[in-house]
Amino acid sequence: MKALHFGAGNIGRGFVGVLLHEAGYELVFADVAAPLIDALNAQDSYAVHEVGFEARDLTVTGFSGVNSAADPQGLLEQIKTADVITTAVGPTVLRIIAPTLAEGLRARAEAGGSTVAVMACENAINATDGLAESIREVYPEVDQIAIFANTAVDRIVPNQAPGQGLDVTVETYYEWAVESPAFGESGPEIPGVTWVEDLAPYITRKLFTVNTGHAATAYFGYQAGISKISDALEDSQVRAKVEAVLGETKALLVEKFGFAPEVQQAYVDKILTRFSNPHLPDTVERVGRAPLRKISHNERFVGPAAELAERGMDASALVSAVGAALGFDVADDAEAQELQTKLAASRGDGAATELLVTELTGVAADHPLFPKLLEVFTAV
Ligand SMILES: NC(=O)c1ccc[n+]([C@@H]2O[C@H](COP(=O)([O-])OP(=O)(O)OC[C@H]3O[C@@H](n4cnc5c(N)ncnc54)[C@H](O)[C@@H]3O)[C@@H](O)[C@H]2O)c1
Ligand SMILES: O=P(O)(O)OC[C@@H](O)[C@@H](O)[C@H](O)[C@H](O)CO
Repeated sequence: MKALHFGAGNIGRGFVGVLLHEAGYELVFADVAAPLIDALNAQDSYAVHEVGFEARDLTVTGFSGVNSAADPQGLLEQIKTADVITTAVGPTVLRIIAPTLAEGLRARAEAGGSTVAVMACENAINATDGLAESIREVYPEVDQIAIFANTAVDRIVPNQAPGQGLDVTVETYYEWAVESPAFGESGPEIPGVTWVEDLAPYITRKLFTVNTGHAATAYFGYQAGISKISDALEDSQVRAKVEAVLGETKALLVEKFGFAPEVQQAYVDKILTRFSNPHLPDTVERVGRAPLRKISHNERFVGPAAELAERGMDASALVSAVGAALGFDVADDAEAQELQTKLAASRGDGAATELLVTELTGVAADHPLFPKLLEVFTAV
């Protein structure tokens, strides 16, 4: 059995690759980073170091790499012959890999190949559906050869220290939930996967708790001049702001999905403990990366805040987190720089600021959340 995984980065090597390896798959990583692909083809194994409670050291073997930028033909062959295709490239990159996947899946169908499972493992609601839509734009008949299933992946994998090679440091906790109905009785056998009938409550709860809380910690921590995530939560003021944000998403999740309040609170408490793991070298810069994506519609702040506002419920802590995100000015983060340029261009111009709120958050001027967002955009 062979798994083709796009994105040999933190979560690719440190989580999805691990579970696929443990399930008995030969792994082929596709990536555009040539040094990474060279290392994957030069080495027989890499280590996954867990840090935290009941940590283990694991070894991943049986892998190779294909350079998806430099070797399109090699990649096509892998798409034709893989038993499972997964991605962890970032939600905005899915559109970029879709045409190649379309071409490979068309070639697979024409060669009489069997259907293949395609699962996007990204931090976004219905990421696989989005990928499938992009593939259908190029190859409308793709559903005859591919089964698409949405997933939610949860494991904190920080950026790795320079000089660590392919080895990855990860937290012990993990969850990979996959929506099962698309597969009927014959889904891929991956023992580490939790199969669920309806992914919506899982991915929404994960994104609006883990990722909302994480991003809030990053932006409030950055604002306080703190660089490590676990240190940010040691700061009582940052912690209070993060807890307020998670109190608001808890209220929404309880209302919308009927989670028991004490169950959601236990989930929140566990997550704050995970963020506070002092052995995890995670930074506000990684967790806050790509702020334009993070303040966009349906994402971890504006998604729950808009729904709360529509229900007449409080979203002021979430809006403050958006305000903190607007101050995220990290020099080597392209989205942070684009955000700063846009803010500078509209500063002092009320009409331009109103347009910018809608452009960046997708919230229209007549939405109940709009006035609060306008306040934080005007204040920067
Ligand atoms: N790191 C985590 O803790 C974590 C946890 C859960 C989910 N995720 C999600 O997983 C995805 C990846 O995150 P990450 O932390 O591993 O990021 P990362 O930057 O470490 O890895 C992404 C990899 O994708 C590669 N890539 C970029 N463009 C590509 C392309 N066109 N074709 C093939 N490969 C390409 C990059 O070279 C990189 O190696 C994101 O959606 C993220 O939200 C991350
Ligand atoms: O990957 P992003 O940029 O969407 O979010 C940054 C972190 O919050 C994220 O990578 C978490 O570590 C992960 O989602 C934990 O499961």
